[in-house]
Amino acid sequence: MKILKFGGTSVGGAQRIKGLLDIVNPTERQLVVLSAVAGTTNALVEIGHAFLAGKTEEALNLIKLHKNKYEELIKELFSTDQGLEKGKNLIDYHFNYIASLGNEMFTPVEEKIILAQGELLSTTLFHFHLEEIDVPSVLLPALDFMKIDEDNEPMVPYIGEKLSALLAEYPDNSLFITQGYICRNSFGEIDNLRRGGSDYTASLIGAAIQAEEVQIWTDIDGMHNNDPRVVKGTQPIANLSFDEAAELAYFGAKILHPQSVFPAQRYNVPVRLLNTMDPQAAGTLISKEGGSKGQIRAIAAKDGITAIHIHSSRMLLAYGFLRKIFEIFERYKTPIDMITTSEVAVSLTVDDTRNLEDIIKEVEDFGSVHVDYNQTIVCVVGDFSANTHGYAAKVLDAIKHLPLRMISYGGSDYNVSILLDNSHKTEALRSLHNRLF
Ligand SMILES: Nc1ncnc2c1ncn2[C@@H]1O[C@H](COP(=O)(O)OP(=O)(O)O)[C@@H](O)[C@H]1O
Ligand SMILES: N[C@@H](CC(=O)OP(=O)(O)O)C(=O)O
Repeated sequence: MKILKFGGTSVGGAQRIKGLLDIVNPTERQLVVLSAVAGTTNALVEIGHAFLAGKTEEALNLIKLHKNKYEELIKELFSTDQGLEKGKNLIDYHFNYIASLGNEMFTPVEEKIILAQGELLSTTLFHFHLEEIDVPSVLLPALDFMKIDEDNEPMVPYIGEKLSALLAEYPDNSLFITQGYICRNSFGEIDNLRRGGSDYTASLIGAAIQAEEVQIWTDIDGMHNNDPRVVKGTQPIANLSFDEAAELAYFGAKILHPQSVFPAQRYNVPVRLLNTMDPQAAGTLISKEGGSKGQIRAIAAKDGITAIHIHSSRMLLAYGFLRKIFEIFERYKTPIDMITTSEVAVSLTVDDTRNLEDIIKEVEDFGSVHVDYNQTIVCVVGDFSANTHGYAAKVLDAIKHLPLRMISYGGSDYNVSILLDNSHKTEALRSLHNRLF
């Protein structure tokens, strides 16, 4: 079975939803994972924030505004009165439900229920469209099989068991549809896999049922060798290894959710990045064999980074110092991205700042602490193994005119990471591109 994931832009309007059938083959056993219609999740985030802040009037206005967009969409999507009626009832149901959640009992639990409505809407609209044109399909509720544990880690074997049992109920069907992004947590509540999480859903499903291939259909012809939103003349990369793709996704290549490579890699399921607007384009194939020796492959950047510098003479010739520091971050469930050390100081970076104040208070027991906000990690991915030489020098030479905050080399064979102030990001990406490609 193949897993085909379509992102928000690929279901961004009635014509796009109808156009999915140019790519999806209803006679081949396929599971289609859909994101919410482009712009919907952002709108739901805004509605949730307004409710949380007690701004009910503002939330209800946003709901009305967004419902209007869906009313326009269904007029174009359905051609029969019956289809239109079903579409109308569907959007009435979801938007009334969203509005009904906004009362004084509104908590982050209700907020997550609101966030889930986008994918529930897009998948049901596609299913109704297929029904209208007599193409058989089965809508599988992701909330019946996608589950995360108390550490927010996906429960892959559970997902595999549940989903396989559901699929087995329909031996004669070939086309299945489910929601990306949404899941249940360990309390059984509706939750999600964080923003952009539909890619992660597709890869988790691919891993859980040992799919033949996972296809991520988006609005660009594969992983480019630099961020096309910042740098002109970027090129798609035909093949990547799982490790290379994971570094790029983690360090900011927005085309892929940061965690989405790991399950596919673990269960060795190839992932293809393809373009809905140009289905014939080769795209990028991410696989075990996809790496390339002796080359620099791509550049990516991750914004919103905070650097914490800890200076302590207690570190000098001491053992166990780093463990004590790491334990603080572990207690606050805050992952560390980059780390550099000297004999008396350690610098590390985080992107999750929810517990930063508490973390800093505890770290201050070990030495003096300095924090730099609004930093960016620029990551160059390629063959940086010990038997290549000159690449790291080339990277540093390209950005020698910029002030660098941290450099990380040697942690993996595939990556050199540089931390700099966000104001230098564009120049760093362009300059590296000119020098390296
Ligand atoms: N290295 C890169 N290669 C390709 N696309 C990238 C890269 N870095 C950022 N992007 C951006 O990612 C976008 C696709 O991701 P996303 O918007 O999440 O798609 P979708 O809505 O289909 O999930 C592209 O339009 C492109 O601008
Ligand atoms: N709709 C969710 C999940 C998602 O993956 O969207 P997209 O595939 O459009 O990036 C979001 O906006 O975060």
